[in-house]
Amino acid sequence: MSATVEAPKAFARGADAEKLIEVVGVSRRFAKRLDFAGRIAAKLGAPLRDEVVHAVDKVDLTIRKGEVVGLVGESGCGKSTLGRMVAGILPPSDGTILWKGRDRTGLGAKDARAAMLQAQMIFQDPMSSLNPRLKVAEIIGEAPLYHGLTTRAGFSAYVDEQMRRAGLDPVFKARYPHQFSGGQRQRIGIARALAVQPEFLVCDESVAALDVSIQAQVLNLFMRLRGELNLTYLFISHDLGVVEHLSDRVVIMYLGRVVEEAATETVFARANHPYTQSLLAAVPKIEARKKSFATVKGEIPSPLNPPAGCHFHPRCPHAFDRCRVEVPALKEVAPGHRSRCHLNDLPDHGGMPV
Ligand SMILES: Nc1ncnc2c1ncn2[C@@H]1O[C@H](COP(=O)(O)OP(=O)(O)OP(=O)(O)O)[C@@H](O)[C@H]1O
Repeated sequence: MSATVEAPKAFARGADAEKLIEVVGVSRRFAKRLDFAGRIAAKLGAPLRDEVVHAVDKVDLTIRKGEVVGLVGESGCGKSTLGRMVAGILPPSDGTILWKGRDRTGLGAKDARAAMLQAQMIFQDPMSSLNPRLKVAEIIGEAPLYHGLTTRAGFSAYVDEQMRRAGLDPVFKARYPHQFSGGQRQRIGIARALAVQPEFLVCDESVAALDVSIQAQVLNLFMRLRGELNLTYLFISHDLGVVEHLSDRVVIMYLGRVVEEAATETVFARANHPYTQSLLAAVPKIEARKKSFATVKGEIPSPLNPPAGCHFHPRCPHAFDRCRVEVPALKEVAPGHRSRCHLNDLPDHGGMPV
């Protein structure tokens, strides 16, 4: 990322901070999406094969209050699916997601609504998530009005405050989304999310569609809001430069599983997992770390039929027999640094394959 992105505020409380989200053994499976030919065949009465996409597979993850966690991995590895489950908009197939120690599925209606508002998601394409028929004031103000966070009398001032906070001039609140630029539309999405007073934002490739200079402005906004509102973020991105700059901790996913997790500086200086090493080795300079995943050798296997054992073994330069049959556990290789690799069990390995 360019130098125009300000240094983020450090995550001061670290491991002592309150656990906001605990993801425990969470999996999500989908029935396979039918392609065009498949849909025609189904319409003509062809029997459907029972194919299952293993989008997220037994993930454990804790996010603490005030933290920025970067979630990284190649396309299709399950980042968005995990993000949607953590935000509470997609139920897991198995496992539990605790919000401040409580399972959201077991909450009464009032508590469930509060928990739903406290976690908001900001998507890549603001145009597709903003209703084109509503004015910006309605887009931003409807949910807080409905949930009693503002009143009819206070509506206009409440909307103005959200717009200002997101860097928008309230003078434009009677306009429609198509009358704004891409960056401004993303700010409308941010204002809408903030208007329900969340504690936690899941940003799913939230700056990927913007020009680089606009990206920097929106990233700076996220970091300013973090300080002002004590927000916690799960930041999903293909851009390793952005992730390195913004995150306190980085989680790497491969084919539905978390393969490595550590403080950001540890991941970038001492990556343990061969997959993380491949992601980083291909792009040694931070400026060059943009959209670089295509450089990891080999094809990503299909999540319809993931390889046995370690999912990464067909592409791993260090794979040995055990990797082909046994799923490695996600183990602590240093304090706060977890990795899912059989190499760590080898004597004298030291966690860094050569
Ligand atoms: N609603 C759905 N129905 C069927 N399959 C799905 C659905 N949502 C996601 N998938 C599949 O689950 C897998 C994980 O998808 P997901 O979007 O979570 O990955 P991702 O890492 O976010 O990818 P990208 O970076 O391309 O957005 C993919 O194979 C995807 O096709």
